[in-house]
Amino acid sequence: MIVRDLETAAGEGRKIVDPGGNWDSTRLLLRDDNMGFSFHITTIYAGADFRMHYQNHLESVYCMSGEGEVETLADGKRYPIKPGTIYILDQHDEHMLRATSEMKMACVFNPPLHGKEVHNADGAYELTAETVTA
Ligand SMILES: CC(=O)NCC[C@H](N)C(=O)O
Repeated sequence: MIVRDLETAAGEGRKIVDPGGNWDSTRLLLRDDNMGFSFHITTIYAGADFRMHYQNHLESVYCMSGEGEVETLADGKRYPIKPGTIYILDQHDEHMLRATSEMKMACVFNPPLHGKEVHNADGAYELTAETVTA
């Protein structure tokens, strides 16, 4: 069994800060744990408004606190986010994420991240990214 806690993990280099200034994410479970998915606790900063497009990953995002919205760009639909909302990017959906207040999210990625990924110009994570320095 593996047991970790958020504060210790963040202090051990698992916390990645978005160079774009929209979020940080502590990656509690990663590819080298061999679970087939990764699990992250992500903070979306208040006022964030940014595009993502995970062409190489599936992601589910559960809101624990804060409020905002997610918009799917293919159809312009906007979905409010509040504590208890989950959005599931089952179509590799290109989307905008907006935070009206700071949001704490629990995120699962398949395939799992290596740990150091940050978004490329397309809003995706590269499959082969090992180390990206901020
Ligand atoms: C909700 C979302 O995708 N935020 C970007 C960060 C991501 N959750 C991550 O942990 O890398």
